[in-house]
Amino acid sequence: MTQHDLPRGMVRAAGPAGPHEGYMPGFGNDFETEALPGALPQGQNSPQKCAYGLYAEQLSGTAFTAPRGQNERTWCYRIRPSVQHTGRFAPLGLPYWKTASNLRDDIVSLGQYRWDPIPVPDEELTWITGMRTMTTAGDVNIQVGMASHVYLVTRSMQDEYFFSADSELLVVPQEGRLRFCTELGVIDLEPQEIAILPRGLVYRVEVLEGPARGFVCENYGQKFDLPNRGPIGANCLANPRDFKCPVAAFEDRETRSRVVIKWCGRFHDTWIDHSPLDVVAWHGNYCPYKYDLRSYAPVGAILFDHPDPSIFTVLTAPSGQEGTANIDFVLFRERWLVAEHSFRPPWYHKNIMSELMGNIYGIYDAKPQGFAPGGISLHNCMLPHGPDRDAFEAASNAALKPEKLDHTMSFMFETRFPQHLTEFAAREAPMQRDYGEVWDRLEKRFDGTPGTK
Ligand SMILES: O=C(O)Cc1cc(O)ccc1O
Ligand SMILES: [Fe+2]
Repeated sequence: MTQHDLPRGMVRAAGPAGPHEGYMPGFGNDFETEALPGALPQGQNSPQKCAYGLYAEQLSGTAFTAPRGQNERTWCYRIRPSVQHTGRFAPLGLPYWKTASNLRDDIVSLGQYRWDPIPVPDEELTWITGMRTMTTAGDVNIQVGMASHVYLVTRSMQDEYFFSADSELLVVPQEGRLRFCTELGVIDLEPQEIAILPRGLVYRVEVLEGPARGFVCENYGQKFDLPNRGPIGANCLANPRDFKCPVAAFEDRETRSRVVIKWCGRFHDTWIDHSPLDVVAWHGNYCPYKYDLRSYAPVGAILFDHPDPSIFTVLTAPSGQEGTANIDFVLFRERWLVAEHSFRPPWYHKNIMSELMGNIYGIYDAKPQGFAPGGISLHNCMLPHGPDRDAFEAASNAALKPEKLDHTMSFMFETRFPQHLTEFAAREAPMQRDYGEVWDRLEKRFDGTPGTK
């Protein structure tokens, strides 16, 4: 992404060259960046008068008194303060973007569910109108839980901006390329990468290559963080330096613009006469970022047995109860399988956590059929699941040589809260009505005599 490729009129800070062009490396760092020389005050946050006539404004992502190490805020130096980026709010209906709690008596969220990829309709859909909620969990009003969505985007937002006061968004593209022009800089995103858009951050989404489809996890709770690695030590899994935060970029544009806000599950819009993406310089640790899933270094079984999938956690959003996440974002990417005398795919199980999976590309080993790229499955709290019959047969009889599990990338949004289907997921999305039958053909193998069958 060079200055030349940026939206017209946007000015961007000089950033690091090479692989980090346009981005600064590191997870949770205290960054500083300025798109005009001298725009960032040194030695203090609130000078009596800021350079270039800018306004100083703090964006607090955690309570002022959150413990150090969790405390996140960013100081912005902007052309206008945010109070001028919102006018009068008017309610706005967005029937497909749902928020917890969204309990419906007439939609029974019971059963193991799977959906074919949701086709991108032949109509103009933006990041806002193309969001389709599949499940909701918890309750936005007490800032716990999450929602899972599929986005179907065919058109760029023009003079239109969005922010969510409810949530941070984890974006997992599956098809197409998107550009997020945010208050704090520009992020370009393609399949096999993810982005995090923090709560309260204003942005516009452009289609670089469409149509674009992907998954979103909307986190109502505490922010995503890197998991503790425990005995794994200081390296592997997702390494901090592979996260990238954009350098400052701003536009000084006086055009009639619409700002859409999501607040406690309701949408509102407001009209202003300029672009709100007017932050010329900023410093702090509350910022959007992206991460290339191909840089994830999985650690796994090197002698026998299949470990719990938590070993593949990329990011975790704590719930307040140690080890029991509001959301774990878990990645199943290519890797070597070397376990001896073991059933290598995932085992059969029931889980107190609720598991929503999506396929980014390739084949998932526990479900060689029917879980296509773009597809989704939901194995809810305590609902049993595991390999389908063909996967079980193949893995039970395979010669256990080292084998590369190749051409595969799926993920899981795992939450401690039960996930409830939306009406869209139950009635409009291409649900596989016969999904439960994938386990029907598993034979009874027990005949009362010892020995493996
Ligand atoms: O396919 C699943 O259900 C996800 C999953 C993967 C795994 O390796 C172990 C347990 C598990 O829930
Ligand atoms: Fe599972």
